[in-house]
Amino acid sequence: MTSESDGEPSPPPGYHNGMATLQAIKYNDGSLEILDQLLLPESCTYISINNVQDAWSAIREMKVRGAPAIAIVGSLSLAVELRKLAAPETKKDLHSLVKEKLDYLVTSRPTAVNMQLAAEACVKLSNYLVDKASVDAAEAKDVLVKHLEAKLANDIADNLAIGEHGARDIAKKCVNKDKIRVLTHCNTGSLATAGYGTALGVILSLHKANLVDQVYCTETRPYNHGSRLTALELVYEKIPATLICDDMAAAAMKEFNIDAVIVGADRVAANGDTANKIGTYQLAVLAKSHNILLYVAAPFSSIDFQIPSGQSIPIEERPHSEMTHTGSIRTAAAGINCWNPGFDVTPAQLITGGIVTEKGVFKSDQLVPV
Ligand SMILES: CSC[C@@H](O)[C@@H](O)C(=O)COP(=O)(O)O
Repeated sequence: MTSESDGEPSPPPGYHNGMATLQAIKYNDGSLEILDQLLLPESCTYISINNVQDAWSAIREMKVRGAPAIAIVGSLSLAVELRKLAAPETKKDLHSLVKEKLDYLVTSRPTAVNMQLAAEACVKLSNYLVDKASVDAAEAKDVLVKHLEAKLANDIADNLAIGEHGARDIAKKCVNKDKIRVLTHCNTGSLATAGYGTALGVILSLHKANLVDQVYCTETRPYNHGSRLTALELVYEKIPATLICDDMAAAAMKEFNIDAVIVGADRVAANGDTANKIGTYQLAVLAKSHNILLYVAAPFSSIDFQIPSGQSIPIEERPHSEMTHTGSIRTAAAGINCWNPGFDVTPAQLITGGIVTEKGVFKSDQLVPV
């Protein structure tokens, strides 16, 4: 197996500016910047997010994407606005404003549940503050800002725990192997989160334990999250990895003795059915028929206990131009109809390895709200 240049792959300029990992979100005292992921891997460009409207647009256009990153950027954009807000007259005014902004952010993309759950938690806190007589409006604002800002550090801590739990479980189940071969889909690394990643975090933890033989990373058509983003992260982290097109997955499973497929999640239903990037379901079917373990790695904040099964998960339909064009160049025949769902649902029974969260690895029938 050779790298593109047959030599040591070198990351594009700008990537090693003292960053521990590729950093999707930069936040400091009310100033928020995101790495524009539409420009990767060619250019490493940060853009400012000055308010909720900026965040909504950046999320909708997929300048920032990945279920956890969407919720963090949405939450932080509200923190940015609240910090700039003059002291609110009343807590009720503050509550109405916060609720209105969060309701709006939830409409940015429908499938990932993390923004919705983050909004519900913040509204609940705001309600509690309205009722608490000893807290005035200015103090309530500060409490909400701190709550929203905590998302960044909490997500990294959760991801480190997900990485540990997942790597341990996989190593245990592959105990007769010196090194492990895994396949992953879409992008679930530091670019999709506050840092470290979920499914890619598990792979990173395996790599740090010197347990990775090879990672097979799918291109993830139509938007190429695998070849543009995951491949970049794998090269950056110096993890031995090979890019495959989506239609090579079955052949790769047969050819390369893959031990586990590890993917992320945009929403896990109460019964364990999991919505993730389109193509995950077909990988799950293939993994089952090749007797390969399938793991879903996601924070608890991706589990939606309010819906019983995957049937109720809303699936986003993306613009057809994502399929018909590569950049500005049309690659599909003009006039053809398109179907471009961004996600599909993998039935719980196909998740044979388990659902890896910061609280441990669960079988689908073991998921309970905590
Ligand atoms: C840790 S990210 C998990 C999922 O959000 C990821 O696998 C995925 O499907 C991303 O979809 P995207 O359309 O890029 O937001």
